[in-house]
Amino acid sequence: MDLSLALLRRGYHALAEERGRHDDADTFAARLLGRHALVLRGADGARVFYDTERVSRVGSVPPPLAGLIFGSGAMHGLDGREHDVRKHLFLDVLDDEAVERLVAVVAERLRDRLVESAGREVDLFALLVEVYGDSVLRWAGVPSHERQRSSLARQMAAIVDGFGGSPRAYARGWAARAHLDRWAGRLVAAQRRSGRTGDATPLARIASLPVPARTAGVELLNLLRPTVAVAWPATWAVVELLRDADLAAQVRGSAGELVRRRVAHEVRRVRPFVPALAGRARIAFTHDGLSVRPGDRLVLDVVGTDTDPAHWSAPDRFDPQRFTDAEPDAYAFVPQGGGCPRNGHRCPGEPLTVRIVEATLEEVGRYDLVSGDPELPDQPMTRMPRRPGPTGRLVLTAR
Ligand code: HEM
Repeated sequence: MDLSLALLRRGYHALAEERGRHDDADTFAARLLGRHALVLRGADGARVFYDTERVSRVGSVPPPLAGLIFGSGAMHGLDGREHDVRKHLFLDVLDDEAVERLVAVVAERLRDRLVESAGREVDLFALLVEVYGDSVLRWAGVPSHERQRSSLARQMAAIVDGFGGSPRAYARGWAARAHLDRWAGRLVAAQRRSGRTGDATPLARIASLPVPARTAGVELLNLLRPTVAVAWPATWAVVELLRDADLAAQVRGSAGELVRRRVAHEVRRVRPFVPALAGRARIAFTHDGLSVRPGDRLVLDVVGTDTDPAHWSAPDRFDPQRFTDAEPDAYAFVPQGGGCPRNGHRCPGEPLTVRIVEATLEEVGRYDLVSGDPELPDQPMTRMPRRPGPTGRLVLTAR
């Protein structure tokens, strides 16, 4: 079966099942979108995948998916200098100081919303979508009012929710994409017309990219939308507190800082978001005894790498302690891509993601948590991106 179909039908399990048919080999040959493909797992596979001499991203993700999730013409599908100009701007816009400013906005907004919600049932995921959306829009300097920010945040979440093969979610995602692309393109055009060239907001800096307004709008959304997407790992992280009272106690207060970081890593490892990443061979080469020709597809098995038994002991167990002595390895841990963000496609928003999850655990950790329906099941492994069940009706009580 073509891997695209397997992924749509079997979700996060798809590549493990295909690998099972190849004696659990780290590398195996398959077909993706009608072409020969190599599926790569583990740190060695990730090193190949992130070798820009051998692997290109141009045309690696088909437009029906790339257009929805990244937007048309986004940096995700670019190589070389064109990619690097945009990527370096993103890394500058998301430098440590800017990340801390945004995290402070998130923490303050979240604190207010949790105070308002205490004692009542809340849908934590929906609340986080609104809080992160509101915060990132204000931080980015996007002129807007509060109700508009809530609506924009929900539309950004709809785009993210649409990538995984649920036909209804996919249609909702495209409706949101069409609307948000127009909105962001107009915003960039207005920013350019304003002539405020000294303006240093993230909006102004992205508007200054030497690309058409619509493309700059797409990249602006690539800053805003994935910040809203942090609601997925953050909700999973809170579920771990709900399911483990000892862990809930450990993440509290200043003493919990290191534990919060470890939970932020572990939750991204075992609660996958992206199942796989795709590239195309630039040149002919051989890896693990299997060959590719130029144009063939390369698939990095993200789930398989993050749970590769060669690197992780008891890989399926949620165990934040595994990060006690070291930060994750750049190639063995790839929930947001691997290698070096400056020279490749690794996610530039990874430090921000970690900090937002940490801040969320700190704020939510001020409360005792009870699920209004502890039996609410997690979404199945075929549903991408997958969400947990019991936070749908969460009651928070001040401690
Ligand atoms: C739920 C949290 C997030 C997840 C799971 C995630 C995951 C990823 C993955 C898997 C990639 C592709 C890596 C590759 O192609 O090699 C990526 C790229 C990217 N991410 Fe994230 N990300 C998240 C949050 C963020 C945030 C918060 C931002 C920005 C504020 C961001 C901006 C980007 C951009 C611009 C790229 C394209 C990088 C490039 O092509 O060079 N992401 N992300």
